[in-house]
Amino acid sequence: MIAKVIVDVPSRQTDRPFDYEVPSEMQSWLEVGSRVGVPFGGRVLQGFVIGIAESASVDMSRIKPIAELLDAVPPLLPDMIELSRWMSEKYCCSWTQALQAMIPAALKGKEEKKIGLADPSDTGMLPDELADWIGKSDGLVKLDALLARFPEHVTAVKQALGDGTLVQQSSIKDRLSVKMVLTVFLPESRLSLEQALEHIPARAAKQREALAFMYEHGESMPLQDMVQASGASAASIKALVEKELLVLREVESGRDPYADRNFTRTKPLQLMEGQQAVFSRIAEALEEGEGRTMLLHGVTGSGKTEVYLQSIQYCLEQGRQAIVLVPEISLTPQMVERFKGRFGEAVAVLHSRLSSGERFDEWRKIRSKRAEVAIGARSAIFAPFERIGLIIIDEEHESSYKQEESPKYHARDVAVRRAKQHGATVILGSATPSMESYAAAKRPAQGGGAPALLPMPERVGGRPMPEVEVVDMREELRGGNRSMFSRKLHAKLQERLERGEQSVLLLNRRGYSTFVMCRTCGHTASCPHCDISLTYHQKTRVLRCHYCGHAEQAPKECPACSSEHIRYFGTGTQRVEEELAKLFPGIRVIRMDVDTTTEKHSHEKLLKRFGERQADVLLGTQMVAKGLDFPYVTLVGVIAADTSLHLPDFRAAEKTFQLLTQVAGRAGRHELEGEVVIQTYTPEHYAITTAQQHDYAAFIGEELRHRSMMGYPPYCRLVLVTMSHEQLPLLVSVSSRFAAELKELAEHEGLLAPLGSGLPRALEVLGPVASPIARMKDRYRFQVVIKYRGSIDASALVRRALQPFTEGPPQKNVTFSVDVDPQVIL
Ligand SMILES: Nc1ncnc2c1ncn2[C@@H]1O[C@H](COP(=O)(O)OP(=O)(O)OP(=O)(O)O)[C@@H](O)[C@H]1O
Ligand SMILES: [Zn+2]
Ligand SMILES: [Zn+2]
Repeated sequence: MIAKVIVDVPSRQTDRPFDYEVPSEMQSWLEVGSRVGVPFGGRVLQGFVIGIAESASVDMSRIKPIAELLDAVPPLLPDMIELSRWMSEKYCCSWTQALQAMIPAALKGKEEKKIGLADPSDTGMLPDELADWIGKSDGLVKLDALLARFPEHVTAVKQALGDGTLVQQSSIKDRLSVKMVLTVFLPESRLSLEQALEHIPARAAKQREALAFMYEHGESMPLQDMVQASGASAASIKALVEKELLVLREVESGRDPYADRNFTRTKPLQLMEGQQAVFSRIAEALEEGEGRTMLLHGVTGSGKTEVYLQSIQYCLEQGRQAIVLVPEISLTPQMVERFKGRFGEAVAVLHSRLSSGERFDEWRKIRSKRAEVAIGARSAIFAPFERIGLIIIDEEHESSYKQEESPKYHARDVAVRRAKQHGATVILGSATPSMESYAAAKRPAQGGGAPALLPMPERVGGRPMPEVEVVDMREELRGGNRSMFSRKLHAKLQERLERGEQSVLLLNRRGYSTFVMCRTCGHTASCPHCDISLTYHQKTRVLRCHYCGHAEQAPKECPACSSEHIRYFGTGTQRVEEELAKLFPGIRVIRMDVDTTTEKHSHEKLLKRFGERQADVLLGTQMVAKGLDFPYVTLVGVIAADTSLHLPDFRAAEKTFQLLTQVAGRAGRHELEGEVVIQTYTPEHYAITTAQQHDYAAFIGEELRHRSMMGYPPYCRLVLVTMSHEQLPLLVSVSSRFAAELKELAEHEGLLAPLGSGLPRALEVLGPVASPIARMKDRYRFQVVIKYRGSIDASALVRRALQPFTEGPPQKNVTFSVDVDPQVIL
């Protein structure tokens, strides 16, 4: 039996399966999806079995056996192997990278060298105590551990390694192992308690008690718990185990991060009319099981979550499993509570604020079929379920669904693909759908492939959308108000304080500067290794580079002109907090931004405090805009709506509209009515006027016009290839050759044509030009952008164009990075 193995080497030349022999003792265990350790270039590396064959494709005599099988249950399923193949092609990444993205970090094994006796019966000249110790450690020990324990035997060890008595072996060690707990069981074929007691002498009262306790408390219990609860001694339990009246075994323990929390169970709510209509269509799709994608466009507060919950219920009743993706940031306790409250233990939660051990345990709950619903951020799309019926992507417009490092996948596209494999239904939900999803949903269905549009235009219970006022900050300035609060926002905040209601204040941080500038000469502090300004961290008074981590003390005088008029622009939220304290003495503010949410669970704690009304104002960045549902919030204020409008990003207007709509949606979700104040310097911009009117359709119409004029998605698709190298001349020549190669290939296939040419298929190659961030970590950066329309496999084209640069003689280490459907082209 031969296994085809993708070995964990990140180089393009080795990105193909290699054949290995499967030793007979592994044959009944090894499956497609198994993780193995294999000899490769003199080392043992981790690999994944992607296929099994009867015979090899190369000369049998050159084939080596698999060194070890790393898990009893394969971490991946065959459909995921296929999915990883698709990912590597679509996103132009290596197959290994795609596979690695699918398993929890805890399973990313590292090579570990150990030594042991070549022949256990021959200890050669080794001192006995040393040989004994090796024997006790399962025959294999780490060299440094051995030397630490027997420093006096260094020479003997060296000699034994030299004459072959001791040999070195490699194996793969997981970053983290399963936690094992000694557990007491009742034996499988068991006597009745009376019969069992007959085997215990009357004077052994402790043993009798312990046994009776176990019979009373069921099948099994961790040893430690049992000792504590029954008062039995370890000795009496041991005696019972020796009599085979009890069994002691190590079992995996789950570190349930939610173990100490009680979730109140909830029942399905009576659906509102709008919810019911949408739910029926989802149920229909679930019945069909044809892998359809649907776009649920429901305004903020329309009750999307309840529709998700009941759809999941329906899916579980069909005997299938469900995956729910939410943006990391909105994976709050509130959100988790809603799912745990409905489905209890069947829910596994995967997010990055869990320790990697906790994540691993949640993942194993899924793999071992103890969980049927997985809720998590982006990577939860790889939850190892066998029969997926439903995939829900909440806030589908969020850019965090795109992974920014390789593999640069978009969870939405992976979801659609995975759903096809399983015949599962995909629901994309949002109050502000992305342009891509909306355009796709409106397109006439082609073979059922395009998503259907499910609208929920009204709030639950017919509650009104909050009234939105736009304040022109230029007018404020003209009126002599230099504060960052307009008179209107000031007055409304005051009102809330008097009435004991709560407010949410958003500072749009995108485009908000945290840098250092000299007011005399205009010098700004920038990174010596990257073409980018350094960011100022007020707490530590340090200037730091986001890209390479370079850090320096903030200067007291200008390094360029020695002036002392240096100005620090701290994080915007700190300044707003200070101003609030000045304007409203005694105001209780909770600030939520990158600085206050670094610690584990800090995000949740802050929200909990706000929910308990321990503060008047929740002030923060993007983090406060999403998913929150607090009944006493009656005012939402946006400090400066347009900081994000003028970024060199073709999605700037879309992102601004989404943010304003989302944050406005936090107000007046319950009995109390809500109001919103948006402060801006460009009140006439359509992203702001349409957000004010809660008019998604109007925004989309205007934005689509702009995109079509400028030739941006959804009118075309993009691939961004960034190249980098220390030497500029070399980079210029390699990037030009790459662009030429691309054009030639496209020309050859008759695809090269201007997008505006009206042809059904057209592709343009733009560049090479210097990237907007022209240097990073001392490497120059150039980019090529491919724009195309129509059914073109642009990824395949890029892969082919890359070949001469990655397979021939190495191009002096020019690094290529491919981003398919990039979120930004910076
Ligand atoms: N059928 C129903 N009957 C009564 N209350 C409901 C019903 N459906 C939802 N709700 C309540 O309405 C409120 C808003 O619902 P939900 O949070 O699901 O909205 P949403 O569409 O997800 O909004 P957002 O996009 O702003 O997060 C919640 O407090 C929820 O409990
Ligand atoms: Zn200066
Ligand atoms: Zn830098």
